[in-house]
Amino acid sequence: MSFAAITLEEKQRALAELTEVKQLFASRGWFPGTSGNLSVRVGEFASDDFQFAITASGKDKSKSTPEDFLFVDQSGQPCERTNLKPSAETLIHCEIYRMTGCGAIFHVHTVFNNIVSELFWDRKSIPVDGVELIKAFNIWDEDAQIEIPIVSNFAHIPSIVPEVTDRLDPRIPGIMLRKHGIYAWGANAFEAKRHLEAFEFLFEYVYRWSLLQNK
Ligand SMILES: CSCCC(=O)C(=O)COP(=O)(O)O
Ligand SMILES: [Zn+2]
Repeated sequence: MSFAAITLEEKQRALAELTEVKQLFASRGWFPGTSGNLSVRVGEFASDDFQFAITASGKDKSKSTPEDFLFVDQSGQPCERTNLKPSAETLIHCEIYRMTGCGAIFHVHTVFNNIVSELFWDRKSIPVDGVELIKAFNIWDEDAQIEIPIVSNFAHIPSIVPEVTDRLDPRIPGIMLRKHGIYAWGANAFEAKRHLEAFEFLFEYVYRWSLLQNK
């Protein structure tokens, strides 16, 4: 257990990273209808002062305002008095941090991720076979085959958490919520972004490939 204090600099760096990623993803249309949420951890994973900065709930994520993010503790409670509400999906972030010890988590809703989650719902995972971009997950096997887990979606977010706990695969830095969106994570914001971009590429590839197969 470490008790190194979180510095103001560390918090500012987390907010700057989130601001940059939020703008980039918004420019790609990855936050339709206020959907999506982003977080970056500050403080050591195993320490008592672990916190993360997360997007405030229900905001237009294509806009930048001073009220875009707030800091919450490892149970998802705001660290300071604030009128802002953390993302409605904060508990999913808490669980992914707890399970993986990662440094950043990004969640987006896209048409491709929603379609493939339904296409492969019977299987409960999205298969990807031998595509080069699997290497973005640091999986370097020749012709690697991976399965991206899909879990049930519920309006009541705490009901989603146990299945995330159960299905999270330590080799795969992401989990798909059925007809909802992808959660991708990494050791830091740079890695979480790389993983999210790779997932979105692979979902589009799987979708288009399935159309060609059914011709
Ligand atoms: C309008 S999309 C429904 C909520 C959701 O799935 C999402 O990702 C955004 O919720 P938040 O509370 O983080 O704004
Ligand atoms: Zn969502």
